[in-house]
Amino acid sequence: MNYNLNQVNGKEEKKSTFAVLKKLLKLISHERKNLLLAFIAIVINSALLLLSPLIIGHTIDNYVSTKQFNGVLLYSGVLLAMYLVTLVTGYLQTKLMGGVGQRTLYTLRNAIFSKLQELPVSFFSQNKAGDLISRVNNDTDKLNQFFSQSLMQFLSSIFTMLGAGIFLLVINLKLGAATLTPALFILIFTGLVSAWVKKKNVVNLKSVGNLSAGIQESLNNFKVIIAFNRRDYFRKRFDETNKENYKTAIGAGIANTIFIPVFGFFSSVAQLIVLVYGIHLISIGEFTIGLLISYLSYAVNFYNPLRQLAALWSSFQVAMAGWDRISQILSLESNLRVVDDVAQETASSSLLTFKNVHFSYADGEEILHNISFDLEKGKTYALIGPTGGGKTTTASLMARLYDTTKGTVLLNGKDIRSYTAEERSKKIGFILQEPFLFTGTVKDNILYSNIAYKDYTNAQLEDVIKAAHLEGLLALFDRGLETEVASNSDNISLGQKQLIAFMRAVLRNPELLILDEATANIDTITEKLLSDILKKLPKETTLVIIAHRLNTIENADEIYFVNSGEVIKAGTLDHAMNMLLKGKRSS
Ligand SMILES: Nc1ncnc2c1ncn2[C@@H]1O[C@H](COP(=O)(O)OP(=O)(O)OP(=O)(O)O)[C@@H](O)[C@H]1O
Repeated sequence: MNYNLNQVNGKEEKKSTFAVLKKLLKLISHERKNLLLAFIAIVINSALLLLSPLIIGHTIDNYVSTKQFNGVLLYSGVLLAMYLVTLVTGYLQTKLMGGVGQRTLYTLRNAIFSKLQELPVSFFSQNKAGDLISRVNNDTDKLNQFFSQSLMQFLSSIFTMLGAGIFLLVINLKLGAATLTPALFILIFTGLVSAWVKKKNVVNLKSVGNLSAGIQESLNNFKVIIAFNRRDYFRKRFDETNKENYKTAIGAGIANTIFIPVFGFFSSVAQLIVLVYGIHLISIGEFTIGLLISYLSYAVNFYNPLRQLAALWSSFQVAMAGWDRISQILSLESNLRVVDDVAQETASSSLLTFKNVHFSYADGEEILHNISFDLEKGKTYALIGPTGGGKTTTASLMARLYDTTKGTVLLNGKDIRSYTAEERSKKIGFILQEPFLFTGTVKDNILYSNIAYKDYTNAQLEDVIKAAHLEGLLALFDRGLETEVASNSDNISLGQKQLIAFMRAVLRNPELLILDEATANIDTITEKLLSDILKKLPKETTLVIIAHRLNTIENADEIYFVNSGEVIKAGTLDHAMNMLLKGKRSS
């Protein structure tokens, strides 16, 4: 399955603005109460704003022209009270929607993060971490900005506009129609350029993702960069990505602001129409000065929100572009779905079986061709072979990090795909070539995902560690269980990381324990310690050891030689050594 988000993007079908808006609103549908309150605040706000020109016109025609200043004072007081109410409703609107925006941001980030946790290994090998981080951090924030700042302004502008439009038409149909005509041009213009604006924003967000991926790559590899003195190379690469981002940001900036002058121009034209046509109507006695002043206010009340809508429309386009990138992740399904298998777990001596397995990575050549073998319970197997021969790939299929392209892997006689991830991880322990530790203590790390000992005190846990014969390894850490480790730091060595990963896997007491070069960075004395621990594992535990150093596999019951897409029995250790030295295949 193709998990490359940048390729998926190219093939994505076009969605209408309305469909996207509907989806966006669905996201905040659980905020109904707050949305309703904010909506009421908007309606009150807009209604008061719309009433005020009418009151001003009425005051001018009935009290100013007849010099009845009591009336002027009274209506001024009414207007002041109305303005104070709009102050409160405006504040409420901002407060409520700010909360909605932040909660949406929180929910979305959680949803994406959980989705990322569900996705298979192939997703991560096909996408850059920096780009994913940018989607979780940056793109979700674009949506937050839209919800917290723009959505209610958007609605409020539309209400005010609609109300003002109705007043314009009701007061004088002909003048109203003339005033609203420029709005038609604005509508046509917006319809024409919206898709282009969104595209510019998508390209920009993508380049922000690339920038973030570039930074992440250089930070992760800073030692290699310094050791090889390749700062210039990374600086150049960063400069190119940064330049690209700069160009796309300028493009998006132009696209996002293009509405503003166009909207401004048409709203000025509308005001001109009101003035010229209104004065003409006054001159023929069909209109009053008070009405013209109210009319101008309504025209302003119609076109000002429209001008705001121009800015809000860009914010909406940016949010839609962000949403596109977010929903790409949310709509992905793990290809490691649990399938039905009616077969029962069998009590046979086989723990794991490869049945005519073929495998290739996404868009790659076939790495394993028609592989069949059987791993028996309680036996130790070694996988040897030249670099790039396919050992890690074979082990990854045993732990279902990937699914086969063809053929089946059976665990206890049942399709390995029919076990849930939880069941599978209980049965299989995998110590990877590059163990990953979380920031915390040794204890946190060895208890990772091991609920059985979750609430154990240090003393209880030390007893469990002793029972598993791991106390010798724990003693290698200065502060024992409380030794601090950091995921990305050098406060412990690679060998020590492997030891922690080893303890983590052994304590889970798996039926199948896979060690992929798990002792490559460990001194010979500690390696002997590990080998003694492995000998004391429960006798039903099946061990698969991948190692380049042949002394680590001398106790294996069976040695498999993995090369050129084949997995074949290598016979004795001497024979295996010969095969490895000659790099040739044997039967
Ligand atoms: N994630 C991946 N995507 C695409 N190809 C991959 C991936 N991982 C490994 N390969 C390719 O699969 C082949 C087998 O790699 P694998 O890691 O299984 O070999 P190995 O025998 O474990 O090597 P080593 O001894 O160096 O660990 C190699 O040609 C490698 O380039």
